[in-house]
Amino acid sequence: MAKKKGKGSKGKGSGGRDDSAWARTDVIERQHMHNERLEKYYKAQNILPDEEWEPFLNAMRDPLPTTFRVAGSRQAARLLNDIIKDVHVPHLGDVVFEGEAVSPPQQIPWYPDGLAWQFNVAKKVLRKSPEFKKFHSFLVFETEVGNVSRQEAVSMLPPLFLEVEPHHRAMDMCAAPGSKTAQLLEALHAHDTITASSIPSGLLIANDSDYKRTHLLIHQSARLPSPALMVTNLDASIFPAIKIPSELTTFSADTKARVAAKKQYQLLFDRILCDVPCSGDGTLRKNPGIWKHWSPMDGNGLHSLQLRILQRAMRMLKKGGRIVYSTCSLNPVENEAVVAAALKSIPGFELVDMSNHLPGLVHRPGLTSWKPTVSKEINTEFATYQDYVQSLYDSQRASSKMFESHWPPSAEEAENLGLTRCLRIYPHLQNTGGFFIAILHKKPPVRAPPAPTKRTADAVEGLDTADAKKPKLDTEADAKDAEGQQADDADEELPEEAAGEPTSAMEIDQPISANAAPAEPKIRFKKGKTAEGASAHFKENPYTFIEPDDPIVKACIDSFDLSSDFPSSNMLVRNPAGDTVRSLYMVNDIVKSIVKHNDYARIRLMTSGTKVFGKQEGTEAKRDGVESHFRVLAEGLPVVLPFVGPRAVVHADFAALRVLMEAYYPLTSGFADPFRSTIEAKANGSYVVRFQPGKLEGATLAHELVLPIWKSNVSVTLMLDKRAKSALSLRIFGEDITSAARDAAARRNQKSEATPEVAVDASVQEDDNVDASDVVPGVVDEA
Ligand SMILES: C[S@@+](CC[C@H](N)C(=O)[O-])C[C@H]1O[C@@H](n2cnc3c(N)ncnc32)[C@H](O)[C@@H]1O
Repeated sequence: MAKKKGKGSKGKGSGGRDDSAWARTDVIERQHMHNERLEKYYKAQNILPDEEWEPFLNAMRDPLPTTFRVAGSRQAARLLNDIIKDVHVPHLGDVVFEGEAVSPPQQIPWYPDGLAWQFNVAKKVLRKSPEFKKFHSFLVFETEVGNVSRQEAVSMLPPLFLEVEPHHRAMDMCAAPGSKTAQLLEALHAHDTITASSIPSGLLIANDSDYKRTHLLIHQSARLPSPALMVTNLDASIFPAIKIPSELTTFSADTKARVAAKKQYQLLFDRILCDVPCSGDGTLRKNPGIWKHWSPMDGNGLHSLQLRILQRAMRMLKKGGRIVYSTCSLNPVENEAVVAAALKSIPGFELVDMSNHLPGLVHRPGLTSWKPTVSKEINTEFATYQDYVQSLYDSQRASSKMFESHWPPSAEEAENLGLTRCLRIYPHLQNTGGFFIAILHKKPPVRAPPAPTKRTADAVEGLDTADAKKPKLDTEADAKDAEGQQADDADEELPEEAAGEPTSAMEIDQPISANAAPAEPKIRFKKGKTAEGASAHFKENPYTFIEPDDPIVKACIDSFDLSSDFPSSNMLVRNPAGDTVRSLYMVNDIVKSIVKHNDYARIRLMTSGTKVFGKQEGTEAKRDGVESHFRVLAEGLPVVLPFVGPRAVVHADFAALRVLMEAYYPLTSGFADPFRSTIEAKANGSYVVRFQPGKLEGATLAHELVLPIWKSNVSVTLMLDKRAKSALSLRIFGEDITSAARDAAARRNQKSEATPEVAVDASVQEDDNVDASDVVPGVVDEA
């Protein structure tokens, strides 16, 4: 059997830097890329026609091409993509490495706007070819600052099928390390401009049960700061009901008047991504170690958890909402079997046919039949679960880890469920990893004839109370009774007498009555562990809202000349009582409401919103004697920029930017006018500089750039970290002109053994613990 997944463990298809047995412990030779069981098992599943079997296996043995995506807000991503297309790619067209022509990067045909790229070259080519060196550095730094996401092509797919919009309440149930979370955030921020972030009305909760991996997630999502983001650390299969007050529900005015007043509702989601832990055999090309260790029992063992996660997502989805269920496994037991069991256990859902959603994507339909193996030796002789159970001794039955849901439904059921609407991606089809996607839709409420009796608040409450008491079908054992439960589940729909109302309460967030528990999943804790214990062990600091008239908020409003529409009541701090406030976070209304109405330890809230102001520490601030020691942070600037008033803004030209990039603390006297006289006339402190587009010594600033600075007595500092400065320099000047790069070069020169080729990698590793084998080192690996 597969290793048991305890708290803090991760699925094998968890992506990221993985120290489990699946980790790339070595790079195995092609002739050793065989696994009899794997071949026998997948042959038995009939996943492909005979003539495709060899091409499929061969593709599984080939190294995976390097792929990346240009990330960030749409406008900014398109501009950066143009630099790749128009500046870099033309130089990579004629590269010859060790006597062979190397293909330049190519756009992935199905990715919208051509924002995803693929290299069909080995890693060493990218690292060692001098022609690629400049492009390599460009990618390294853009990856560092989050403008480029190194991500496996197939891993980019689920968010494209989820189609998140800025007003959606979305959830990423198994989110770490966060490459898909980043895509979801980008979709939520579709209205951002190059310089300013929007404040979406929607929400993204990114969750992962692995505490350590939630930090990767936080790091990854910090690159697209969002007041709409929350990161939680919970087992997705028992994700608790989140309470929100009535004013945040979106039902008709009529319903609100009668039902909603002063009640709390369970937040339901418009979009949920279930990118569940899986056996990960679709990543064989990236993780060739899997050839040695693959066992079908891993998929068998993960099936129940996968099913429970999907079922929990279904319970938290709004009517009309959408779930994308995905794995990087080819195993039907982890894919179609999970989807079929979930659809059978919870009525009101259907599989959506999105087979033509991404023109250019080659895929195959989902399977309608498969043969589970009951042992790792690939024993697929039992056509049904009943056959299997009958083969067991009584004493074996209770301990069996195989369930009815491992087996396929009847042909008729498979047809009714529409299993062929699932999408299977095989490595040989488009030179990718293997992947599985299913898109589930929760049907909108059925409109019944107008109600003869008037619906009352109590009627709705009673409905929900009943629902809260209902047994949930969240375990594989319960799934066995799925059909029998369908009638009960149906009362999640509007009651007859209430139907006929336009878009009413039950298709939105579910009311939580005062004396009924919210619709929590049944939580089975390990022996000796309790719910209270689980949250008691949560050691993160709480978030506290800071009053709009708090002196710190008032000082920030004054320093940055913030407009009256600045959401000053949406500012949070996360300091234990009495501690000095170091950072101010900003959240949108829905996040604020969730933080206010839910115990942070119960929802194991790791982070929320975006850090916008930070205390300027050290002698710098003290010596300068400024009134407010808070500065606007680079990561939060796009969020506060729309509110920043003219007093806090300085205009500068392209030449001033060059000076600020070249020196750590350039003297104010070294700048040309008018920037020099403007900045010299300013009090010491934090300002926002708007650099106008222009040309300078062959470099072009194509669009306005807005950056934070700190003005001291005689100097000015660009408040960007050195990685961000280097990325900016490479993007704009085509070379790294920063003081940090010059210092690093000087250090390298002192170390005679250091070669220019490895220097770029070495500098990346210095800060971020990047795997030296990465072609495009990033802070986190892709999923
Ligand atoms: C396939 S990975 C997710 C990759 C991620 N969606 C991305 O694109 O970066 C599966 C994740 O599920 C997490 N996980 C495993 N069991 C879980 C559970 N019961 N609840 C929530 N997350 C879980 C693992 O820690 C792992 O990070």
